[in-house]
Parts: sequence; structure tokens; C-alpha cells
Amino acid sequence: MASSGLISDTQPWKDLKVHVEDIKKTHLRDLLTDDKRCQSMLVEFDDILLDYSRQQATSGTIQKLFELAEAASLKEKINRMYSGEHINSTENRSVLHVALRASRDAVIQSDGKNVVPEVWKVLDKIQEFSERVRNGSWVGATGKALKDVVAIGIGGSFLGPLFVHTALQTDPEAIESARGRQLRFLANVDPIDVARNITGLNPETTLVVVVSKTFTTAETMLNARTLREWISSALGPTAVAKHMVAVSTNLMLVEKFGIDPNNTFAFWDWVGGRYSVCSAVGVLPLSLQYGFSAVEKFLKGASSIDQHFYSQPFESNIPVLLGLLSIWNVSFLGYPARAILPYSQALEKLAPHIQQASLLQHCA
Ligand SMILES: O=P(O)(O)OC[C@H]1O[C@](O)(CO)[C@@H](O)[C@@H]1O
Repeated sequence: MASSGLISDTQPWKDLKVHVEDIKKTHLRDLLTDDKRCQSMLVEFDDILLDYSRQQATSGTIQKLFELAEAASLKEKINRMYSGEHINSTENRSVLHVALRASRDAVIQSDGKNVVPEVWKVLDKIQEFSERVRNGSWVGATGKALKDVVAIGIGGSFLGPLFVHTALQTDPEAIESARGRQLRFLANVDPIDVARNITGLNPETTLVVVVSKTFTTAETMLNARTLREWISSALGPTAVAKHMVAVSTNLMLVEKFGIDPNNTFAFWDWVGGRYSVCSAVGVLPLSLQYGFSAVEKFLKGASSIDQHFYSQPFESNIPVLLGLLSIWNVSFLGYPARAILPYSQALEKLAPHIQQASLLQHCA
């Protein structure tokens, strides 16, 4: 990188600035007549096809973007992330959501400690708990099985799990495993959201999962108090232990709130809120609804793309190509917005999930 440290001072950036003027003179229609170009802009991995031939770019553009990636030391930065360095400089911490879906025997270090065993300890605990709830061996205060779950959370503690839940709702295998059960999400402090979420639910058969990394978020805590009151006024205050569990990094505040620490599912500071869907934030509510084995498949898929991102050369690395094309569109072509248009209705909640991950990009 240039001595000033600014990427915009590097030669590849300057070359792209010149190149953009040529590209602007080229119509996409003309680019699409070049079959060789279009074929070179297809990448396949694990049943995912990336077709970026409709981008306003030539193979020369892509080459220049790779040079930019090199000037930005992108490969070194990816390596630093996977080796647990504190790449989140504002919070001085590792960024290790990849560890949440790593295989049991993987070794991923944060602050000199392999975090994978802790991850699996929580996953095993979720599996055991969700199976007990689902098979009726964990019952509510009046001895009834818990069929319905309300997950309270906001932002990263809500949008990822909602996205996966919405995507699974029409999957035949998932429909079967969720038969007779409901999963609802409560995020808004508007009393209408509370009313809608508890309408038709019986506190005797409902489990409330409070999801909050910090356990201080005002909206989540207000909703948690409201549902604690809903349960204790119907079943008595001791019922809270059977009907409320938590997902948090702040185990002290969870206990202070009145949730049994044994019924708390931990995650860690090195998980950014918006990347937390693969932690207990998503895994617990989704396992309660669909069973742990269904969620484990989701974790394996995420792990597979993590490995692809880590090891694949940039020419066929889907996340890297998407990132570079995003820089090309925003910083060079000057497009101020990106549209995410999931043609499948099952993916309708993908856009809000990605939107918040992208909005909070200042804190990895
Ligand atoms: O999980 P918490 O601590 O309740 O925070 C909820 C969300 O609020 C934010 O801090 C801001 O939206 C997100 O980063 C986070 O996912």
C-alpha cells in the first residue's frame, strides 16, 4: 500500500479511476455479446452459481480489482481474521464468527485459546435442551409440553434467525420436523407487536427465549419484562425458571434478570451481533422449532463457504469477487445503493438481514 496508508493513493486505485471512464463509454448490451467474457464471469461452488457477467465490467476491470486487493493486502487480512487477531480495532477484539460453525476438531485461536471446544460445548447443550423440549421431557410449570417459542431480540439478535426461519418454513423436511410447533419473533417495543406475538399462545405451553448479546438493549429488555409478567401473572413467579431461557454474552445480567444460569446459552465477545445467527442466537430458537440436526446442516453449509473464502484463489472466490464488485460499483461507478432481490419468496428476509450486516460494517 502507498506510504500514506490510503488505498486511494495506490496505483491500482488510480488505474481503476482512469479505467472507469472507458467503461462508462461501453454499453452493457455490447459487453454481453462477448461469449468468452460471459463464460469467464461464471463461478460455481457447492451448488451456488455466481454469474457476474451483467456487471458493467470487463476481464480487464476484474484484473485491476485483483491488483487493488493485493495493494490492500486482502489475503493477509483474511489470514489475520482466521488466526484470531484483533482486526476489530474499535472494540479491540477478534472477529471469529467462522469458529461458530467450525468442525469439532478444528483449532481456532482467540487470545491464545482454542475457542472451538467452547463453541461445541454450547452446541451440545442446545442439542440436549432442544431435544428435551421437543420430546416433552422438559415441561412447563403445570406439567404441559412446551410447543411454542417466542424469541425476543432486535437487530443482529433477530434478523438472522428470522431470515433462516422464513427460509425453512416451506422446506418439506423442515415442515415435518416443525409439525405442531410455532416459532415467533418479538422485536418491536410497540405494544401491538407484543399483542400479535402472544395472541393465541398459552403461557403454560410457551417457552420465551431472550436473545441479547449485551442483555442491556432497551427494546429487548422491555419486551423481556413484559413477557416475564405475562408468564408470572398466569402461572406464578416460579414458573419463569421453566418458561424463560436466555442467549447472551452477559451471564451476570441474565441471572440478575431472574433466568436460571443453567438455562442460559452463551456466546462470546468475538462474535459481532450481526454475524451471530450461527451462535446460540440462531441455533437455539431454530433447533427448538426444527430440531438440532436441521440446524447443523445450516452450520455445515456456512462452514463450507468459510473454507472456500479462506482457501480459494481470488479468481474463483465468490465472497471476494462480490466484495470487489461492490467496491467497483460504489467507489468507481458511483452507484449509491445496492438492490438485493431474492426471486424466491422463501428468501424474503434475506435483504433485511444483509442490510443490517452491511449497515453496521464499521464494526467487524
Ligand atoms: O444483542 P443486543 O446486545 O441486544 O444488541 C442488539 C443489536 O443492536 C445493535 O447493537 C445495533 O443495532 C446490533 O449490533 C445488535 O445486534
